[in-house]
Amino acid sequence: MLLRELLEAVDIRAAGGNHDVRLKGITYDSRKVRPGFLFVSIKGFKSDGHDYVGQAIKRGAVAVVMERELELPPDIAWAVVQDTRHALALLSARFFGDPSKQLKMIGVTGTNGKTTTTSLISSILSSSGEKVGLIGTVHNRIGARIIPVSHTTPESTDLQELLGKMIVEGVGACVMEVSSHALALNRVDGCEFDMAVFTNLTQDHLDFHQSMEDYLEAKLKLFKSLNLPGDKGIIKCAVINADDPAAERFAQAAGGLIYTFGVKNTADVYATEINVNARGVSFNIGGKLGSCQLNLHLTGLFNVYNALGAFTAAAALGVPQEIIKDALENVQGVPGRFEQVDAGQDFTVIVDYAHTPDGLENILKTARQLTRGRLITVYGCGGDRDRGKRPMMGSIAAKYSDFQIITSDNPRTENPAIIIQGIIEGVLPLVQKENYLVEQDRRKAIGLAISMARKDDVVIIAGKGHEDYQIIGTEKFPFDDRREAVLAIKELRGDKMD
Ligand SMILES: CC(=O)N[C@H]1[C@@H](OP(=O)(O)OP(=O)(O)OC[C@H]2O[C@@H](n3ccc(=O)[nH]c3=O)[C@H](O)[C@@H]2O)O[C@H](CO)[C@@H](O)[C@@H]1O[C@H](C)C(=O)N[C@@H](C)C(=O)N[C@H](CCC(=O)O)C(=O)O
Ligand SMILES: Nc1ncnc2c1ncn2[C@@H]1O[C@H](COP(=O)(O)OP(=O)(O)OP(=O)(O)O)[C@@H](O)[C@H]1O
Ligand SMILES: N[C@H](CCC[C@H](N)C(=O)O)C(=O)O
Ligand SMILES: [Mg+2]
Repeated sequence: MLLRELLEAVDIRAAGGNHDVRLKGITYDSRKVRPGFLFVSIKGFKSDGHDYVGQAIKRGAVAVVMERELELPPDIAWAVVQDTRHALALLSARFFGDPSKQLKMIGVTGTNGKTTTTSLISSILSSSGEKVGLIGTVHNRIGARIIPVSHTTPESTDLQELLGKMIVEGVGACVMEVSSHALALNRVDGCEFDMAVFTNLTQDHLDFHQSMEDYLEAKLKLFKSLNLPGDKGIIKCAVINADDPAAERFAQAAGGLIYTFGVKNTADVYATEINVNARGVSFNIGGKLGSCQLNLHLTGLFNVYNALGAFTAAAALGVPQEIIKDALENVQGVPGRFEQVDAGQDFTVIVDYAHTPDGLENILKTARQLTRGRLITVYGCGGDRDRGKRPMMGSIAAKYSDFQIITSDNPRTENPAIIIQGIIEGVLPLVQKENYLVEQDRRKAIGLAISMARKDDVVIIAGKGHEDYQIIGTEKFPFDDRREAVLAIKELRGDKMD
């Protein structure tokens, strides 16, 4: 594609050089530049892409888009735009052929439940005969082909390239998690969404967003985008959790049709007769979009919400009810979400990704309902992330657990002892010292919990779910809670046999 054609996608403030140059690619990272590429320089939080323009040119960039005019060699074409993150998204969409305009695009946002809800919607749409693309925290998927990920929502260029591949591989619908970071940092600006799903809004990411209002505003962007005209012939639709206090804000922001779902407040789609058990949860769905009885293999009231969101989305897209029911009932689990670890032990071990106060409260409440013995919780909090979550998670763990082992999550560049101190501030007012212990080493912490557990106890290992690494400093070390739990159980059995 010629630079001239590509630049039609954005408003240009100043420009120079030969715009008839043919582009071979586009990137925001000088290290990924190859000969013939356009480099878009972004002023980031850690560094400034404008400082890497020289390196990009050395690696073969033929054109540069920037926010401030830099002096460049005469053979380099250039353009200045107001906001390079926004421009990057629009340029990337155009470069990869505006793939979101050819796909049924379903975006799911909210603090918790995005991975679970997208996974459920994807299963339903696959069962209805559609080839589905999935984008999210655990992995991206094109049909059955799994692609590893580094972010929940990819940077705009990577996202548009991936959507382009989906088109080539015959995907009809793409279900994606849309994180608040992605919305705030313009990663999805080049996407045309047909449906937006809101799961819930509770405290997280206040290291990044200035306030809860700012966090909410980021999420509203997805719903506001439904007001833009579309040319796919699909009626745009918003699916909103009516039980969340922010529901009305989402409804006000949204364009197109609106369907609400819920358990407590009046909603278009609702659940009754909810029965949570160790193997799952059964309930009836009723309301505007049909009714059915469901036996879900995922447990907890929170998964009733995830299933209601998925049911509403799929029914609004016109998927027949019997297909939705079968598909939801066939889902055996989502990796790292309330995942049971079974190595033949006589107590229950559950690995879960709860890393927010609300997530932790939901799983501990559920586990409490199902525990005949003691509830032992192993958890920590991520470093370089919202510090306000730490004491909140501490008090929640204290409220529901019989015993807590406070450990490291991904400490990143923070001192693990300081993170743990933050958690303990919430624990101390609620429990005696003999009811918790601190073990910074997560492997040892898991081992301790396993060695402590007796018949009928439940051990919850929270925070890292599907993650197969631990980030200490800036390095990633292989680490998987599920594997560690199995090893600890086996080691203990070996000890007993000796
Ligand atoms: C806060 C945040 O999201 N930051 C993202 C942002 O980084 P940044 O703008 O600070 O980038 P930077 O490192 O300052 O660099 C600025 C620019 O210079 C470029 N550069 C830099 C070095 C170099 O040698 N050459 C070069 O060209 C970089 O490519 C970049 O374009 O843009 C980068 C490029 O896309 C992202 O990798 C980075 O994600 C960081 C690593 C991150 O951890 N993000 C997390 C918090 C995140 O996005 N999480 C959400 C999920 C959250 C949830 O829902 O739980 C997600 O969607 O994954
Ligand atoms: N609907 C829900 N409401 C509250 N908590 C939930 C809900 N669904 C899941 N959880 C809890 O939150 C954790 C994360 O769930 P999930 O991965 O589906 O959410 P997510 O929004 O994708 O999270 P992330 O933003 O980190 O990717 C689960 O492991 C569970 O503890
Ligand atoms: N996407 C979330 C994941 C958190 C997972 C948890 N294990 C942690 O490291 O805090 C984040 O980056 O905040
Ligand atoms: Mg997720």
